[in-house]
Amino acid sequence: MPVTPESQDLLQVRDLSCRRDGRRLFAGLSFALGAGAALQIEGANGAGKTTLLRTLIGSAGDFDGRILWGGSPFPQSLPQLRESLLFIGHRAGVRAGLTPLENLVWYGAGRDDALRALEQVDLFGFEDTLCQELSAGQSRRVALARLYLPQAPRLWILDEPLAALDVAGVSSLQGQMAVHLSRSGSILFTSHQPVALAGLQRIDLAEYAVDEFADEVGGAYAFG
Ligand SMILES: Nc1ncnc2c1ncn2[C@@H]1O[C@H](COP(=O)(O)OP(=O)(O)OP(=O)(O)O)[C@@H](O)[C@H]1O
Repeated sequence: MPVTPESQDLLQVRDLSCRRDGRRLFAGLSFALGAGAALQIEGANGAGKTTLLRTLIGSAGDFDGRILWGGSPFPQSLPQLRESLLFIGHRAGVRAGLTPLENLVWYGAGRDDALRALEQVDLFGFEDTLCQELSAGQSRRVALARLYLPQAPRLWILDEPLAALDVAGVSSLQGQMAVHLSRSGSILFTSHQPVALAGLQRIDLAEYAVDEFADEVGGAYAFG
Protein backbone atom coordinates (compact mmCIF):
# COMPACT_ATOMS: atom_id res chain seq x y z
CA MET A 1 0.00 0.00 0.00
CA PRO A 2 1.52 3.35 -1.00
CA VAL A 3 2.36 5.91 1.66
CA THR A 4 -0.08 8.70 0.90
CA PRO A 5 -1.33 11.68 2.88
CA GLU A 6 -4.84 10.27 2.44
CA SER A 7 -4.02 7.32 4.70
CA GLN A 8 -6.06 7.54 7.88
CA ASP A 9 -2.94 6.88 9.90
CA LEU A 10 0.19 7.59 7.94
CA LEU A 11 2.28 6.09 10.72
CA GLN A 12 1.35 3.57 13.38
CA VAL A 13 3.78 2.57 16.09
CA ARG A 14 2.87 -0.28 18.39
CA ASP A 15 4.71 -1.34 21.52
CA LEU A 16 8.04 -0.04 20.24
CA SER A 17 11.22 -0.62 22.17
CA CYS A 18 14.57 0.81 20.94
CA ARG A 19 18.15 -0.02 21.91
CA ARG A 20 21.47 1.70 21.37
CA ASP A 21 24.65 -0.36 21.66
CA GLY A 22 22.50 -3.12 23.17
CA ARG A 23 21.06 -0.87 25.92
CA ARG A 24 17.31 -0.42 25.91
CA LEU A 25 16.37 3.27 25.92
CA PHE A 26 12.59 3.07 26.06
CA ALA A 27 9.83 0.48 25.70
CA GLY A 28 6.07 0.19 25.26
CA LEU A 29 5.77 3.23 22.97
CA SER A 30 2.60 3.32 20.84
CA PHE A 31 1.20 6.20 18.81
CA ALA A 32 -0.28 7.13 15.44
CA LEU A 33 0.27 10.04 13.09
CA GLY A 34 -2.34 10.99 10.53
CA ALA A 35 -2.51 13.39 7.59
CA GLY A 36 -2.64 17.00 8.75
CA ALA A 37 -1.28 16.06 12.19
CA ALA A 38 1.84 17.02 14.10
CA LEU A 39 3.54 15.11 16.89
CA GLN A 40 6.31 16.46 19.12
CA ILE A 41 8.69 14.00 20.79
CA GLU A 42 10.06 15.37 24.04
CA GLY A 43 12.59 13.98 26.49
CA ALA A 44 15.84 14.73 28.28
CA ASN A 45 19.23 14.63 26.55
CA GLY A 46 20.01 11.00 25.80
CA ALA A 47 16.40 9.82 26.21
CA GLY A 48 16.40 8.40 22.69
CA LYS A 49 14.57 10.99 20.57
CA THR A 50 17.06 10.89 17.70
CA THR A 51 17.25 7.11 17.96
CA LEU A 52 13.46 6.95 17.66
CA LEU A 53 13.37 9.14 14.53
CA ARG A 54 16.21 7.18 12.94
CA THR A 55 14.49 3.90 13.74
CA LEU A 56 11.27 5.07 12.11
CA ILE A 57 13.01 5.98 8.84
CA GLY A 58 15.07 2.80 8.77
CA SER A 59 18.46 4.27 9.72
CA ALA A 60 18.67 2.41 13.02
CA GLY A 61 17.63 -1.19 13.28
CA ASP A 62 17.83 -2.36 16.88
CA PHE A 63 14.19 -2.37 17.94
CA ASP A 64 11.20 -4.55 18.85
CA GLY A 65 7.58 -3.77 18.10
CA ARG A 66 5.55 -2.83 15.02
CA ILE A 67 6.10 0.13 12.71
CA LEU A 68 3.49 0.61 9.99
CA TRP A 69 3.85 3.31 7.35
CA GLY A 70 0.66 3.83 5.32
CA GLY A 71 -0.55 0.50 6.73
CA SER A 72 2.45 -1.42 5.36
CA PRO A 73 4.77 -3.23 7.72
CA PHE A 74 8.35 -2.21 8.21
CA PRO A 75 10.73 -2.50 6.35
CA GLN A 76 8.78 -3.24 3.15
CA SER A 77 7.24 0.24 3.39
CA LEU A 78 10.59 2.05 3.39
CA PRO A 79 11.05 2.64 -0.38
CA GLN A 80 7.59 4.27 -0.62
CA LEU A 81 8.11 6.14 2.62
CA ARG A 82 11.32 7.71 1.38
CA GLU A 83 9.51 9.14 -1.66
CA SER A 84 7.14 11.02 0.69
CA LEU A 85 9.71 11.99 3.31
CA LEU A 86 11.76 15.06 4.09
CA PHE A 87 14.11 14.27 6.97
CA ILE A 88 16.22 17.01 8.51
CA GLY A 89 18.51 15.62 11.18
CA HIS A 90 20.89 17.13 13.71
CA ARG A 91 23.62 17.57 11.08
CA ALA A 92 21.01 19.04 8.74
CA GLY A 93 22.62 17.92 5.47
CA VAL A 94 24.07 21.32 4.58
CA ARG A 95 27.17 21.09 2.42
CA ALA A 96 29.67 23.56 3.84
CA GLY A 97 31.57 23.94 0.57
CA LEU A 98 28.45 25.01 -1.34
CA THR A 99 26.42 28.22 -1.13
CA PRO A 100 22.83 28.21 0.23
CA LEU A 101 21.54 28.50 -3.34
CA GLU A 102 23.73 25.60 -4.52
CA ASN A 103 22.58 23.50 -1.56
CA LEU A 104 18.92 23.89 -2.48
CA VAL A 105 19.59 23.29 -6.17
CA TRP A 106 21.55 20.17 -5.16
CA TYR A 107 18.33 18.96 -3.47
CA GLY A 108 16.48 19.41 -6.76
CA ALA A 109 15.03 22.90 -6.38
CA GLY A 110 14.73 25.28 -9.32
CA ARG A 111 16.76 28.49 -8.98
CA ASP A 112 13.73 30.79 -8.59
CA ASP A 113 12.06 28.54 -6.00
CA ALA A 114 15.35 28.27 -4.14
CA LEU A 115 15.80 32.05 -4.04
CA ARG A 116 12.23 32.51 -2.78
CA ALA A 117 12.76 29.90 -0.07
CA LEU A 118 16.01 31.54 1.04
CA GLU A 119 14.25 34.87 1.22
CA GLN A 120 11.56 33.30 3.44
CA VAL A 121 14.18 32.06 5.89
CA ASP A 122 15.71 35.54 5.90
CA LEU A 123 18.87 34.62 3.99
CA PHE A 124 18.39 37.19 1.26
CA GLY A 125 21.86 38.52 0.45
CA PHE A 126 23.57 35.31 1.63
CA GLU A 127 22.49 33.08 -1.26
CA ASP A 128 25.99 33.09 -2.81
CA THR A 129 28.02 32.94 0.43
CA LEU A 130 29.75 29.65 1.17
CA CYS A 131 27.87 27.86 3.97
CA GLN A 132 31.11 27.40 5.89
CA GLU A 133 31.07 31.18 6.37
CA LEU A 134 27.56 31.24 7.88
CA SER A 135 26.64 31.26 11.57
CA ALA A 136 25.08 28.17 13.20
CA GLY A 137 21.62 29.71 13.00
CA GLN A 138 22.07 30.79 9.39
CA SER A 139 23.31 27.33 8.48
CA ARG A 140 20.24 25.83 10.17
CA ARG A 141 18.09 28.17 8.09
CA VAL A 142 19.68 26.81 4.90
CA ALA A 143 18.56 23.33 5.94
CA LEU A 144 15.09 24.52 6.88
CA ALA A 145 14.69 26.41 3.59
CA ARG A 146 13.85 23.02 2.06
CA LEU A 147 10.56 23.18 3.98
CA TYR A 148 9.64 26.32 2.05
CA LEU A 149 10.09 24.80 -1.41
CA PRO A 150 6.86 24.22 -3.35
CA GLN A 151 7.73 20.56 -3.96
CA ALA A 152 8.42 19.81 -0.27
CA PRO A 153 7.35 16.21 0.51
CA ARG A 154 4.20 15.52 2.53
CA LEU A 155 5.88 14.01 5.55
CA TRP A 156 8.40 16.01 7.54
CA ILE A 157 10.56 14.34 10.17
CA LEU A 158 12.65 16.97 11.88
CA ASP A 159 15.23 16.49 14.63
CA GLU A 160 15.45 19.64 16.75
CA PRO A 161 14.38 22.00 13.95
CA LEU A 162 14.25 24.99 16.31
CA ALA A 163 17.82 24.54 17.57
CA ALA A 164 20.00 27.63 16.97
CA LEU A 165 17.10 29.69 15.60
CA ASP A 166 16.38 33.18 16.92
CA VAL A 167 12.90 34.32 17.98
CA ALA A 168 11.95 35.44 14.47
CA GLY A 169 13.23 32.18 13.01
CA VAL A 170 11.18 30.11 15.47
CA SER A 171 8.08 32.14 14.65
CA SER A 172 8.60 31.76 10.90
CA LEU A 173 9.14 28.01 11.17
CA GLN A 174 6.05 27.55 13.33
CA GLY A 175 4.09 29.45 10.67
CA GLN A 176 5.43 27.23 7.91
CA MET A 177 4.62 24.10 9.91
CA ALA A 178 1.05 25.36 10.30
CA VAL A 179 0.82 25.95 6.53
CA HIS A 180 2.07 22.41 5.92
CA LEU A 181 -0.54 20.93 8.27
CA SER A 182 -3.28 22.97 6.59
CA ARG A 183 -2.28 21.27 3.30
CA SER A 184 -2.72 17.83 4.92
CA GLY A 185 0.99 17.40 5.47
CA SER A 186 2.26 15.52 8.53
CA ILE A 187 5.07 16.46 10.90
CA LEU A 188 6.97 14.39 13.43
CA PHE A 189 9.63 16.35 15.27
CA THR A 190 11.74 16.54 18.38
CA SER A 191 12.16 19.70 20.38
CA HIS A 192 13.18 20.77 23.85
CA GLN A 193 11.23 24.00 23.32
CA PRO A 194 7.47 24.50 23.44
CA VAL A 195 6.01 24.80 19.95
CA ALA A 196 2.83 26.71 19.21
CA LEU A 197 0.81 24.61 16.76
CA ALA A 198 -2.94 24.02 16.89
CA GLY A 199 -3.78 20.38 17.66
CA LEU A 200 -0.17 19.43 18.38
CA GLN A 201 0.21 16.04 20.09
CA ARG A 202 3.11 15.48 22.46
CA ILE A 203 4.90 12.41 23.72
CA ASP A 204 7.44 12.55 26.54
CA LEU A 205 9.90 9.68 26.16
CA ALA A 206 10.57 9.88 29.91
CA GLU A 207 7.25 8.09 30.39
CA TYR A 208 8.62 5.12 28.41
CA ALA A 209 12.14 5.07 29.84
CA VAL A 210 13.52 1.68 30.85
CA ASP A 211 15.55 1.18 33.97
CA GLU A 212 17.66 -1.81 32.92
CA PHE A 213 19.14 -2.14 36.41
CA ALA A 214 15.67 -2.34 37.97
CA ASP A 215 14.72 -4.99 35.38
CA GLU A 216 17.78 -7.06 36.33
CA VAL A 217 17.09 -6.76 40.06
CA GLY A 218 13.45 -7.68 39.49
CA GLY A 219 14.55 -10.68 37.45
CA ALA A 220 16.94 -11.80 40.16
CA TYR A 221 14.20 -11.64 42.78
CA ALA A 222 11.70 -13.31 40.48
CA PHE A 223 13.95 -16.29 39.96
CA GLY A 224 15.72 -16.24 43.36
N1 LIG B 1 27.16 8.03 18.51
C1 LIG B 1 26.76 7.27 19.52
N2 LIG B 1 27.40 6.12 19.81
C2 LIG B 1 26.98 5.33 20.81
N3 LIG B 1 25.93 5.60 21.59
C3 LIG B 1 25.26 6.72 21.35
C4 LIG B 1 25.63 7.62 20.31
N4 LIG B 1 24.78 8.66 20.31
C5 LIG B 1 23.92 8.42 21.32
N5 LIG B 1 24.21 7.27 21.94
C6 LIG B 1 23.48 6.68 23.09
O1 LIG B 1 22.11 6.57 22.75
C7 LIG B 1 21.29 7.19 23.72
C8 LIG B 1 20.17 7.94 23.02
O2 LIG B 1 20.76 8.98 22.22
P1 LIG B 1 19.83 9.93 21.34
O3 LIG B 1 20.75 10.73 20.49
O4 LIG B 1 18.79 9.12 20.67
O5 LIG B 1 19.15 10.82 22.46
P2 LIG B 1 18.33 12.18 22.34
O6 LIG B 1 17.12 12.03 23.19
O7 LIG B 1 18.10 12.52 20.91
O8 LIG B 1 19.33 13.21 23.00
P3 LIG B 1 19.57 14.79 22.78
O9 LIG B 1 18.40 15.52 23.42
O10 LIG B 1 20.83 15.04 23.55
O11 LIG B 1 19.72 15.05 21.31
C9 LIG B 1 22.20 8.08 24.56
O12 LIG B 1 21.86 7.99 25.92
C10 LIG B 1 23.58 7.55 24.33
O13 LIG B 1 23.93 6.71 25.40
